[in-house]
Amino acid sequence: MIRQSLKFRKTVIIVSVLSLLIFIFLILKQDKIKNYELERHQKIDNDFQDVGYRDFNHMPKIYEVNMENRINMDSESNVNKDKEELKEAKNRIEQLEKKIAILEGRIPEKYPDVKYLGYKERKRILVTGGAGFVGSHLVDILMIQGHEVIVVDNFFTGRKRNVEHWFGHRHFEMIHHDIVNPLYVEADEIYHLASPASPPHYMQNPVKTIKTNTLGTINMLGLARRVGAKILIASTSEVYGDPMVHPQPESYWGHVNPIGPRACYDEGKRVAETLAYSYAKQENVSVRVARIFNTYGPRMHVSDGRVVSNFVMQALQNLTITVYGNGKQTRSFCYVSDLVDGLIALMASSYTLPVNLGNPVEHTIEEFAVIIKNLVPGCRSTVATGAAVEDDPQRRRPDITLANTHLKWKPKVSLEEGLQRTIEYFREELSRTTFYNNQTYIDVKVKNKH
Ligand SMILES: O=c1ccn([C@@H]2O[C@H](COP(=O)(O)OP(=O)(O)O[C@H]3OC[C@@H](O)[C@H](O)[C@H]3O)[C@@H](O)[C@H]2O)c(=O)[nH]1
Repeated sequence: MIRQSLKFRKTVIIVSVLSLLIFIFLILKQDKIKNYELERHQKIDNDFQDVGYRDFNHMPKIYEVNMENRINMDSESNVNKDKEELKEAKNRIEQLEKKIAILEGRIPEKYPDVKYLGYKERKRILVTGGAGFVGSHLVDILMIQGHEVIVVDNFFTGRKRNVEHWFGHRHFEMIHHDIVNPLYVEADEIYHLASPASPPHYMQNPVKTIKTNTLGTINMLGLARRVGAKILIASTSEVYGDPMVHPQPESYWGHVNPIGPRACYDEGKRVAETLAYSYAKQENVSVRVARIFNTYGPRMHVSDGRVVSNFVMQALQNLTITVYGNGKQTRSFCYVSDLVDGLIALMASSYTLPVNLGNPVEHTIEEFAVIIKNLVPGCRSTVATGAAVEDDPQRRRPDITLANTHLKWKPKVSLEEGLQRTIEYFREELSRTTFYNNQTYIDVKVKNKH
């Protein structure tokens, strides 16, 4: 009996101890689950922050769920839910990315259309002075033809604005460089146009003008020799000086004052031609020489200083049209698109001697002032004559027989049509900005001792 009572007591004690152990075990387990849940949610929060979800409007719902409720949820189903919501967030991001791509595709093409040329036809073409008046029009045509174009300019007279519509195009490259220093690029063709061309500009710094046309030309001819490129030198009708032969054929040697105010340009260009044919003879460089006559058109600077921009700006503002000298001197004006066609035709031709490019329709400067005045509706300007310009050529008209024969080239744009386009351009320029500090062309002329 006593034995049985002892056995019963022992059993009760063992059961009680076991129950106590189970109770303690259950409490500990509950704590562990709580800690695990807290850690897991902390980790999810961090992950969201890592992928930049802080400001994301459609924050996955798990972020908003009350912590306490979560703790009571079954941990395995929570993990699955988290995975699903992450997946949903990824899907949303993908959808947003697709929408952005569609919106980007809707932005209109910002470049003019360019032709597609195959690898063999496409050339890499360097244009020195490519941000200038003539250079930028040439760049437009070469780009539209599908070539790769490298513009080099020191922005002395050139402007980024003239070529900014090509910025970022994969065929276009722009180098801010002064060609008086050597340049190392690869090119198949070089159009060497860099030089100030307006008399007040080239006279402003005559030493620089000579350096550009001599050292700059040597550098470009050297580059052409190194890379085996064909090079076109932009020469000028000024190589004929104040001509004794009229109209001027390429065979005429000219009549230039070597120490006069225009000599830096006239003689600079004459040396450039001499250099071209010396490199052709001695180094076998393939050269073309264009003798460019008076050219006009949009993108001339309002303060360019040449006769077209001066007269048009004066007529548009009802200012006196200033004729230098008695106005009996003559010029022949070529619209810029015709000139560019001529330059491209010359580069493509096999003719290697100098070629005149200009419009043979000749007018006195006095007549020209009246033509412009009459093309600006309601113009109240008067035409005044003034002091003559030193060494101003008295007659100029190109003989374009060679261009016609070898390039099949002649100008297409009439003076009236070209001037109307130019007047429209200057009208827009005037409306864009007040002419800086109300400075007039006469001020520019006086400042530059033209
Ligand atoms: O306001 C003006 C400006 C110019 N002129 C006259 O108009 C004529 C043309 O003068 P521009 O300055 O336009 O040009 P120029 O013919 O003297 O020189 C030009 O020649 C050919 C190109 O190669 C060059 O771009 C440039 O040197 C000159 O007789 C000049 O004296 C005016 O009567 N009034």
